[in-house]
Amino acid sequence: MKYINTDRNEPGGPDRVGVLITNLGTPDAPEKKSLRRYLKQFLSDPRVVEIPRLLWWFILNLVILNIRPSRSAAAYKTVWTERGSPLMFHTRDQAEHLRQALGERFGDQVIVDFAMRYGSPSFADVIDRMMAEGVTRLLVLPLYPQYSCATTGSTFDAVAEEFTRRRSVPSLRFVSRYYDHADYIGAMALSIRAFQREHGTADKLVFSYHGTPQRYCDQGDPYYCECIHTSQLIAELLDLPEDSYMTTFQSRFGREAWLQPYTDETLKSLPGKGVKSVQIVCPGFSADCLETIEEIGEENREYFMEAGGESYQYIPCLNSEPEHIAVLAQIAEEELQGWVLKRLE
Ligand SMILES: C=CC1=C(C)c2cc3[nH]c(cc4nc(cc5[nH]c(cc1n2)c(C)c5CCC(=O)O)C(CCC(=O)O)=C4C)c(C)c3C=C
Ligand SMILES: [Fe+2]
Ligand SMILES: [Fe+2]
Repeated sequence: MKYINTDRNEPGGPDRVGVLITNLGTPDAPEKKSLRRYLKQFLSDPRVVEIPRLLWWFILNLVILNIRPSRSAAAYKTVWTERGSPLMFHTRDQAEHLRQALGERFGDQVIVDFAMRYGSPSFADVIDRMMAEGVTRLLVLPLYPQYSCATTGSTFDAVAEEFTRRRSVPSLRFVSRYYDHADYIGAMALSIRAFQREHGTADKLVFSYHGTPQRYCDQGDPYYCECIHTSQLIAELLDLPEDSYMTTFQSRFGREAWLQPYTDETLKSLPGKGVKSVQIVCPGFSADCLETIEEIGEENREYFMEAGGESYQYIPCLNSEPEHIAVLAQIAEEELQGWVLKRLE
């Protein structure tokens, strides 16, 4: 059979709305073998590494997959918990809390699940399950506030690909971005303010976002502009003077130029310019993960302190904080307009 049939399409059967939250994905274990499998799938995605396929095949298989898996496994070991990878358990918690929040608003018309773009739970398995539960209308909410071709674009490709091989295609809605949603900006500002109430302020507040190659931006990816705009919106709400905050880009990979200024170089240079204390926050990450806990929480702390810094504080991501779940529930409710009926109070 050319097309697979996973939906429950008997007459009078359930007719549900599915809300699928997604994130990047993470290795199954902090071990070389799992890292190799994860990195191979992730870095083979042409949306992530946009260079000629044949050339990249050789670089990836002959160089990167022989070096990076053990290095990355060591880094993942430092953040691994009893509940597994932080990105995994935070995303699972977000799905659980969102299920509860949307259940209160819409009852069992709406089902909520989560899937990972790379690794597991895979889009194929979760979409199978949702279709089998009677989903005829599907809202996909990638947990990337800012759109990038490498993340949101790739998520769209993977969802679309799932339905190219299915007989029944649901009505589909897809959230491309929410960086300027008032509730997201409000939750970020509130989280920074709550942190500062407890710990005081610093000479500089640094907004650090995951980088991408500068080339993607030159070719039209809106990601850079959306990151700059996010920082401005949060700063406006917090009433921050222009010289009290800055935006930087982290997690550079490979030799070509990535979005600048780089987080690590900035933190190495700030103490020499008289900035002795920093607070750093990562609004592009909806959950704490390797890139925030290890790279921002540990590695960059060392750079700053070794360069003469005196105080370095990392402000955690929104994770499954109630304010974040309220943001996601609000976005979902807005996107579900016309698909669901709100329960009477
Ligand atoms: C090679 C190119 C990469 C691009 C482009 C890229 C863009 C990008 N990534 C995120 C979010 C995350 N990335 C994470 C890890 C990670 N990213 C890359 C490479 C690129 N990312 C690698 C190789 C890795 C794996 C770790 C390592 O080996 O260094 C994560 C964390 C995952 C986890 O398990 O904790 C996130 C989240 C965004 C938002 C983005 C572009 C906007
Ligand atoms: Fe990344
Ligand atoms: Fe990193």
